[in-house]
Parts: sequence; C-alpha cells; structure tokens
Amino acid sequence: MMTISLSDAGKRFNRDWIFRHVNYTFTGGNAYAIVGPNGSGKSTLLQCIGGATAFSEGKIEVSDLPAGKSETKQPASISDQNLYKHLSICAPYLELIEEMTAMEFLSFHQTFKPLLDGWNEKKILDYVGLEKAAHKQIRYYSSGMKQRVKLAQAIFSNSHLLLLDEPCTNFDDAGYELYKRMISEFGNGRLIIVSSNDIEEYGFCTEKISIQDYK
Ligand SMILES: Nc1ncnc2c1ncn2[C@@H]1O[C@H](COP(=O)(O)OP(=O)(O)OP(=O)(O)O)[C@@H](O)[C@H]1O
Repeated sequence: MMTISLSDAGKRFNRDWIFRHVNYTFTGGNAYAIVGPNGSGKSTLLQCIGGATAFSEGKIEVSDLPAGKSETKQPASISDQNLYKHLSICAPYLELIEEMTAMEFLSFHQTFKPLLDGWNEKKILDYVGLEKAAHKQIRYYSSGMKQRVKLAQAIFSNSHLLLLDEPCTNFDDAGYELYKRMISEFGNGRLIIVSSNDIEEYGFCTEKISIQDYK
C-alpha cells in the first residue's frame, strides 16, 4: 500500500509562489482530485508529487508496503530517485513517439515499465477501441485517439501510483465512458491522483484538494 506525505510543501517559479504549506497524506486504495482554476497550480502539484520537478520547500515522503504483507510490518520507504519506478502518468505535456505505431509504442514502453498481469499490447489496443489503427503510425491518429493511447499506457502499466492530468482531453462521449470503465476495472488498490476541473474526470474521487486553499 502506497502512502505519500507532504509536509509544508511549496513550489515557486522565480519569485511567485504557486502553492505553499501543503500538509497532506495520500494513501493507496483512494482517489484524490486536485481542483482549481486555470493556472492555479494543479499540474505543478501533480508534477512535484511525481518527482518530475522538485518542491521549493517542505518535504515529500513516500512509502510502499508490498501487497500481501502484514500491515504491521514497517513499510519500505521510497527515495525520490526511485519513485518513477512505482508510478505511471498521463498528462497533456507528455508526448507520444509519433513515428511509432501504437503497437510499437506500447511494446517499447513495456520494456522499461511492465504491463498489468495478463495484458499485452494487442489486448490493450482492442480494449481501448484502437484495434483497427494498431499498425498505423501515431502521427496519423486524431487527438482523441492519441489520448486513448496515452491513457492506456498509464493505466495498463503495472504501477501503484496513477497520476492523471486532464485524462479526458479531446475525448468524445465514448471516450469518457471508456475512461470510467478503466478506472473502475483497473483502479482498485492503487493510489490515484487526478488533476482536473471537469467533474466527469474526477467524479469518482473520494477526496478533493482545492489548490486555492494553499495560496
Ligand atoms: N516552468 C515554469 N516556469 C515558470 N512558471 C511556470 C512554469 N510552469 C508553470 N508555471 C506557472 O505556474 C502556474 C501554475 O501552472 P499549472 O500548469 O500548474 O496550472 P493548472 O492549474 O494546471 O492550470 P490549467 O487548469 O490551465 O491546466 C501558472 O501561472 C504558470 O504560468
């Protein structure tokens, strides 16, 4: 079970503080929404949690208790340098490798981040409705199709921490349905943090963090 604790965490760019004094504990098996207006710092907080960028002040502590171990055992703490091994992320600023086909991309990606047990590239592309485009270069995909690949890559990676930044960008109604189905089928037991302003994207989250409370 993964736990992430933020103590007095803050982030600034140059002289501007984006958020400060965040004291919060995220625990595995739960889903959290980070909400706030455009430019308020939702993506920045998510990137700091994922270790893509550092907090400017405060502390982040991450621990993970392997499944099946007794809760009384001391959880293993995870260093900042190792956190990336435990997480997967879907975000607008992360690029796909457009020269590859979706099949090649998932295949490449799983060489450094294994897929969920029992899944392979073909099964995943079938699941997300891209079976006909599986062997087409991603550069020829529509924006919604690209988003399906991004989301599939994050959700079907075998990770305990799932960071979703505006996960339904460019989705049509069927895309939203697919997203909800994926969360309910593959979200259990994971720690999920969604950064979004769209209730359709974060409606399943049980906890809500308003970034405006940390200005
Ligand atoms: N690398 C950077 N250098 C300087 N300022 C930055 C940088 N990245 C983000 N910012 C600023 O930090 C603030 C928060 O940006 P962020 O992208 O986290 O907001 P957001 O809440 O996710 O917005 P949106 O809802 O539009 O996605 C913005 O004012 C932005 O201009």
